[in-house]
Amino acid sequence: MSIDFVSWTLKSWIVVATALVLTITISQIIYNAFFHPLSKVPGPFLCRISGIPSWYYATRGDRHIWLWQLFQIYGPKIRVTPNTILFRDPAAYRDIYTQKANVQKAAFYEAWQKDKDDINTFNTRNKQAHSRRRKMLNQSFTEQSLRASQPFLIKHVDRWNELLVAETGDDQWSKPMNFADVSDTLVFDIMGDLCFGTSFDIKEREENPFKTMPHVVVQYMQFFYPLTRSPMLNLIVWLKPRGLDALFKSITPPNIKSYISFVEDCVTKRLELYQAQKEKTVSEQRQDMFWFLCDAKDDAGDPAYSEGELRAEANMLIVGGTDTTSVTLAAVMFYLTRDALRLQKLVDEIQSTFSTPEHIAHGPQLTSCIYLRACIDEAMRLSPSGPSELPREILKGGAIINGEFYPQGTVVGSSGWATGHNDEFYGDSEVFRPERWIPDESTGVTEEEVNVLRANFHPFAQGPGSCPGKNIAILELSIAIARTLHRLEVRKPLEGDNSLGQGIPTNGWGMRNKNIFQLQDAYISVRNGPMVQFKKRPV
Ligand code: HEM
Repeated sequence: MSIDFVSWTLKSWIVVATALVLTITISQIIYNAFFHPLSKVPGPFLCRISGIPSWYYATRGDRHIWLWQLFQIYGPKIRVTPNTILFRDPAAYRDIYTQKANVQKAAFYEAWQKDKDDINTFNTRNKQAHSRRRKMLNQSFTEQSLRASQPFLIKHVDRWNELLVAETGDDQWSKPMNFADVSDTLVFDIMGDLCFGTSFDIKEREENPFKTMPHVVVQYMQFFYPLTRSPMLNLIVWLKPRGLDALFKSITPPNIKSYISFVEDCVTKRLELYQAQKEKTVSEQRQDMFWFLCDAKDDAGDPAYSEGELRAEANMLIVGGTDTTSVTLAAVMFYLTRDALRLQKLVDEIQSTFSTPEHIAHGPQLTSCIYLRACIDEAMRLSPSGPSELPREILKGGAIINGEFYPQGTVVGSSGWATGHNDEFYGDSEVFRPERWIPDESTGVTEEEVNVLRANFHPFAQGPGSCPGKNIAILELSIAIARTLHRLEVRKPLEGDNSLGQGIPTNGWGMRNKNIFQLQDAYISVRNGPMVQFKKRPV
């Protein structure tokens, strides 16, 4: 009898609990769809009631294409989760990302924190705290640090050029290579040298455990990215210091663990070297980016960073500075190897500006290579290094975006891929046309037109969270492209499968164009290809 009573009670509880969950869920759905302050913003019904579609596309890696499709269907403003509104409009971009915008980085950024000690400029959300950190970080990104970085850049680019044709006779083409891998080797070696004082030497022929490092970083990003776009993000962020971080640590794959401990060792050694060289004159010390971090001061004139913070900032720099630069380099090569006339135009500019590759360096001559810069910009427009939105959360008091009010807590942003592939804005958005960035009577492009384009083009973002590494990235890309093309011819292989990286006609809507370098979204842009070959130019 008592057993019956207990089981009856249990059944009743299950029924009551199920009814309660259903009622809450249905009420939430009805509220999100019809009564939520954002309910009037257009978007698919499923996105208006739940964050699951956004998370689903993040797990697939084509979230940026999905967002582009939504803009095509719903217009310049879309609701992609109950609480997230994205815009494809220059004025909205200014309202969201500039200094005076009443926003801070969204919870997305906190989710990237490895553990409670892993606090750096990138993952700091609080507006004032981020601004303090950014002020200290900016001391590592001055004209002086740019000039100090140049010898490291040149050393690696020159060695990389040698290796591209190391096994090739003077008038022979190298064997076909996947340029996504090849460009990774260059940028990782450069950033290792700049941030940790050690070149990883992954571009060298000899076997080396760090050769897999670029892939490990991509795996790490692909593993965590769906979590950062998850409908449970707030819960995940809350659970992180309450056991979730420890759980993630325990299930971290061994190759990622060995990468983390390698980086720890490098920073320890680099710190020892910094201390050991302190008595020397500044010019005798190793002036890499780590040196500038160590040398940075806070407002009181004391060292800006503790040892733990130095580790976190150095780690951030290697992720921030590698994939971004590498995808741009690969995109430039993709578009140029499919466009012989524009490739030749660029080679002519470089060779007429510099008599030898060794003269290519930071300065007015390099800045005068406007076609080179236009090729880089056009590649970043078509294949951006961050294809989805950089989410910002509206603070107390709300914000006006494009003349409309949005309440506190709304997450807003603008997607790089959808903006760059906006035909209404560019007219021929799917065409690689560097000329669009250069005012010139012969092409009919006016200064006003270029100004309008520039106001809608933010590959390095804008405002408080914009990229501090912009100048070094542009210098690195310019030196790498210019020295390589001065020395070497490049082409798409004539035989075999040379389609790697391009769109495929049988793919989904937005991924079919074979003239567009396709990417996968993992917050960073994951890429494969293009296949290329190099040949030494006759001296
Ligand atoms: C073509 C190359 C690059 C591109 C397109 C690029 C783009 C960007 C973008 C769009 C952001 C904003 C990210 C966000 O808010 O979520 C960013 C932030 C950042 N970038 Fe870059 N970046 C490049 C290279 C570099 C390099 C070479 C470094 C360092 C040496 C670097 C360091 C950083 C850092 C530290 C941040 C975080 C800034 C903050 O939160 O205040 N980037 N970058």
